[in-house]
Amino acid sequence: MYDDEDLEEIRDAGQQWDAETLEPTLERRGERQDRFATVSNHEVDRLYTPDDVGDLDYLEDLGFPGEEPYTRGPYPTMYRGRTWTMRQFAGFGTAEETNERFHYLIDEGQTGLSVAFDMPSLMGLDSDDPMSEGEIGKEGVAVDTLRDMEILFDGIDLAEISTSFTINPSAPVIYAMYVALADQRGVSREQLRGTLQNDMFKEFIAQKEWVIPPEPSLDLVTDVLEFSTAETPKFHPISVSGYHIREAGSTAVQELAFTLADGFGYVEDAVDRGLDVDEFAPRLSFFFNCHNSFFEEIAKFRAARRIYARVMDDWYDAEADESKRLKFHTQTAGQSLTAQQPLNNVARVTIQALAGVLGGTQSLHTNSFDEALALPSEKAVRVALRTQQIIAEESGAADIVDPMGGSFAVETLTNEIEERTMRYIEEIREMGDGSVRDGILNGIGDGYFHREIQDASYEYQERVERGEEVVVGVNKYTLEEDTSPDTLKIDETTAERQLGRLANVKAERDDAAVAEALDAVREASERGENTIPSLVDAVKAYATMGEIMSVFEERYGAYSESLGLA
Ligand SMILES: C[C@H](C(=O)O)C(=O)SCCNC(=O)CCNC(=O)[C@H](O)C(C)(C)COP(=O)(O)OP(=O)(O)OC[C@H]1O[C@@H](n2cnc3c(N)ncnc32)[C@H](O)[C@@H]1OP(=O)(O)O
Repeated sequence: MYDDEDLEEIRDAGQQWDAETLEPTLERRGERQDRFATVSNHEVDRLYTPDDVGDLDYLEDLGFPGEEPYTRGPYPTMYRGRTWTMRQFAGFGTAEETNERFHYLIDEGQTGLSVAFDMPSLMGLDSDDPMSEGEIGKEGVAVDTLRDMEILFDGIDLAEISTSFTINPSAPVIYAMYVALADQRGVSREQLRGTLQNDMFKEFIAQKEWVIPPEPSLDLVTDVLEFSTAETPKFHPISVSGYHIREAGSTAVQELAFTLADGFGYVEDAVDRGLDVDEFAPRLSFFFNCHNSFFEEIAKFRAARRIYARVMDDWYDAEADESKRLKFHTQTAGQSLTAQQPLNNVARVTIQALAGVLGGTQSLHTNSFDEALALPSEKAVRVALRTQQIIAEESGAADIVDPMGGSFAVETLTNEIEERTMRYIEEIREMGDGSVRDGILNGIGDGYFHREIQDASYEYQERVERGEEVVVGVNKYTLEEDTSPDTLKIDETTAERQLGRLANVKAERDDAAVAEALDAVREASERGENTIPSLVDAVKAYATMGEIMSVFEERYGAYSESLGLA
């Protein structure tokens, strides 16, 4: 961005500043620390100047927003056109309670919905499964059959609001229920807007929720992708997620590298199935964490868009602009919340959310201050939503597109993150002999991802214990007094009510139709056909989540992790 002569002049002036201004200051008063680093332990310099970004080519590396390589944002007007979607992740108890919370959030100004499911639903189990005992409706809403979805979305216009479903091994069943619900309500499938997490690579890498082994799990992911591209073109069939990789203790670069690699793995799998990259890629979506290191996080989001545009173009021959335009959801870092002095979390969340916005997120969840203690109370979730509204409507952060663009520091960090991320992605590709998908499958099999993340996490914990990472209220500025807020209590009758509803559905439905529908799922799977049409029929017959998932488990067996130790 500067010519050689300008850079030479700046470099000379910099050396002079070093000798005449900086050195005497350092002699009089040193700095607070010998070394300054981000929360990912990436060392940062004291000062960045044009010399650090001397190689940056404005048009090639940054460009204009809404144009390749999208470093400055996916849309030309960004939040001046439309602010990001405010999408609080919510779910607890039965469908009634969660539906009530959804209406509350919409009334308070939330602009998208996001469903949190309970552990049995996430694992494809019914509430009446013995393994579900004690877990029904505890960490999210319980969904056993289409009946629960009917109640969950009562009074909500499916054509109007977009909904995100955070669910993975059993994602195809929930997706089938959503499609069935739209059919039932006469909402055209083309109008359905939303996102299914459906990211099994990330499960095997970090979150560790699975039912069947990686390869058939991947087949189901791609079944949803294929069906959704044809039938629900406004829906995002996969939310390729780095959030949980980061929560498991990865660095920012690992989060970005493993997530983007996962995305490329899905692209390769779909292309292998014969799908056209420009048909399905526009609806791929991403999901990142936003941690405490403000500038590193902004740089991470900008680097994500640039890498994605370049790789989709170079490796996968994507041609449509939308296939190269990375869009993402952000959630503030749950792992950074503290149970001690929980109101301090409001400040952390504000900083993280602001970084997400300055990084150009499309959708945002701000954590509630009480989330280190319990599911969010109504009061805490309102503060979290108000935090987004204050950023959007009071701070001015939404009024300038990519306001951090051109910052010497942020551009340097963006370059560094891009370079280090690409090194990882290339390594994964080599692990698969040129295939990112195979590299991921091999890496899952031999525990590569687990080791990489564990090492980073261990190192971080050591830094916290040595006091090199300050956690306010935990290893500095601690208090003896009890600062616990009132937290949400889950109604003790939840399990009973959910079990009652499931028993009623089972008593009322046509058992022969259910058996026939489950056979059709089995046959579609055995014939290697896309399983989603049969899943939609099965959920319409009120087959349960557990009954459907058992078909796949019987066919493929349950997976257990070896971490390469076998
Ligand atoms: C931790 C927790 C757990 O596991 O426990 C979790 O995982 S929670 C995980 C929770 N996950 C999530 O909540 C995932 C959320 N994901 C999403 O919402 C999506 O996948 C997303 C990231 C692509 C965002 O989609 P969105 O619909 O909210 O937002 P979009 O940016 O696509 O905007 C909606 C429409 O407005 C248009 N639009 C937006 N802004 C502009 C603008 N400035 N100019 C022109 N058009 C614009 C878009 O093109 C789009 O239209 P059109 O659609 O027509 O193109």
